[in-house]
Amino acid sequence: MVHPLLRLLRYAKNYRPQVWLATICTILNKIFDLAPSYLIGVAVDVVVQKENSLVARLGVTDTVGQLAVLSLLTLLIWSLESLFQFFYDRLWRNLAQTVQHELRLDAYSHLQELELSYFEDRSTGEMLSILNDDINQLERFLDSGAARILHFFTTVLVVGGSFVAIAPSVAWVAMLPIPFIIWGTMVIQRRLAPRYADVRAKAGLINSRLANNLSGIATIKSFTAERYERDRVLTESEAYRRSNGRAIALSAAFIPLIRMVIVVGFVATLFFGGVAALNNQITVGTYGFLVFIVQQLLWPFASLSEILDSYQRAMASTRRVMGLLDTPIAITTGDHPLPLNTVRGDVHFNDITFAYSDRDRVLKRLSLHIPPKSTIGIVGATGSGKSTLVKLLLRFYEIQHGKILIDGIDIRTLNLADLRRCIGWVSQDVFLFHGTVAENISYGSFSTSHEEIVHAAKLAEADEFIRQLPQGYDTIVGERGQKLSGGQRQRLAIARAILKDPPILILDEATSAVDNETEAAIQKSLIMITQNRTTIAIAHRLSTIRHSDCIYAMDRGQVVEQGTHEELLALGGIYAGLWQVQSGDRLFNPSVNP
Ligand SMILES: Nc1ncnc2c1ncn2[C@@H]1O[C@H](COP(=O)(O)OP(=O)(O)OP(=O)(O)O)[C@@H](O)[C@H]1O
Repeated sequence: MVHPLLRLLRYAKNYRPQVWLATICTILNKIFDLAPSYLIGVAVDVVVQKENSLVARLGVTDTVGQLAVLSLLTLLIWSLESLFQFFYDRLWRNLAQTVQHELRLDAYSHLQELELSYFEDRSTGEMLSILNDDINQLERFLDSGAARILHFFTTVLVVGGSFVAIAPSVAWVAMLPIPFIIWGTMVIQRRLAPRYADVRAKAGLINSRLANNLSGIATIKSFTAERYERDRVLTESEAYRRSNGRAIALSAAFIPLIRMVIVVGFVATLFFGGVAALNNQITVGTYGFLVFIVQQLLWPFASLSEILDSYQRAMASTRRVMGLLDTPIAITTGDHPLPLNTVRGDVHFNDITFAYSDRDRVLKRLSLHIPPKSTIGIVGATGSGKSTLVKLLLRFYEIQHGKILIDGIDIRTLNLADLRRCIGWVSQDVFLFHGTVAENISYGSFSTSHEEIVHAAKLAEADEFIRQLPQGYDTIVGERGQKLSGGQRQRLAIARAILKDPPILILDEATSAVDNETEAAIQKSLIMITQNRTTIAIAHRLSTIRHSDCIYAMDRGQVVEQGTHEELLALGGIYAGLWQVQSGDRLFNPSVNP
């Protein structure tokens, strides 16, 4: 198993020169950041040692001249520090953007390829949290985390190294607290990790509650359940607050505790360094420098916990994103092409059996043959498996037994995109995208002209109502099309399928929400539309499928009757019973015109 950090770095593999450049700039920035402390030591040395100072030994004997050299050097170093800060900051932040961009795109592309049951087993909130929260977490870490880690090691190596080089006798006291700080950090980290995990879990719960409530706002209002929902949000928000409180209690105590350990190192350096200076083992300048710099050595350890914290959280996020990327694609494409213009539209369900995962069988050894360009109707009790049947044709799920053939070819061997391209599916629950009416009609047929869109809308009996909308075809339909009525949404979906012009058309309760008059008008158009293609129409309202070439009545996953309208009436079975009930309706509702 490859470490998540390494997998993450693969996303930056095309940017290796930038990574190296950013690393070098970060290290140089830290070195220049530390340098002024050394210059202070050298300045004290100039004032105390005068002509015998370190700078004097380099050739500048005049003390004022020495100070001038030091001042110029400080200016230069300060400028270089700022310059490298600009470089590394820009480089790391751009790299963070690149990595998050590519990772998000990969994760989303992979997610789109996964089978429908993957989405049914998970909440939208859960998947969004991977695509958004986790990838943002990584972005934050890469933004500043890499630089912080490099700064930490540069400081420890440079300052620790110079301590040992300049005053080996005092170095050990300055470094005394380091093992304790590392040990303390590890202990606190271990205790903090589960508290942070709990915070994230609580945040997830409140997120899914809020998302759920926002989409169900009309139901909340109709049941006047506002107070009830407010209390539920309050409970979950309170749990989130308490969980965060537990994490804060520990993490807030950490820095003061580390400070106390650091002060031991500082005091020890002050004392033992002073003694060494008094005994002339080190110079006054060195002593001043050591006291000054000991904090620079020890302070980064205080932020070690923060660095580790953000590193661990970033790795947890990486694991989640990689987990998504590693999810195998269950429904893979076949390699048999199916060019759109060659499809005859012969559909054959051959002895198929299907069950949703962990459920009883929905379809049982069902066989059904639809000749090219014919129109069939499917009726049956709710839950009898009608929608499931057409979803199997689209290969949304894999059948457990039998075969589905299009023009004699097993759909499992067909190129998946070709297969879906040749089927127009008007589903039971229409989904419209946030956008204009025209955009929704041309969805999937992206390069169609406005005239073609209008023509499709006319055939779907949608043109008239669209023209009455405030901005006509440019009216925004709202999220999921919520600014339109159910019947209007259905007509846009029919127009969308007409525009796609597929050899096989599936109408699953496509006109269930429109009134009888509109339905009759759509039926007239449909006679024309379905002429040159294979059509599968599922309906509860029998008038919709009455004129089909063949009607199939389904019951508990099996076809129990088949024939034309007249044949089925003569049979006197389920269909005839349903027809009787619905035409009986006519006696009470004269507007029904089957
Ligand atoms: N995604 C799913 N996961 C698990 N079970 C499902 C799923 N979709 C449908 N089912 C179950 O499969 C059975 C058949 O559902 P299907 O939607 O095919 O029925 P239908 O005949 O189209 O019904 P309706 O007339 O109400 O639309 C039902 O018992 C339903 O509960």
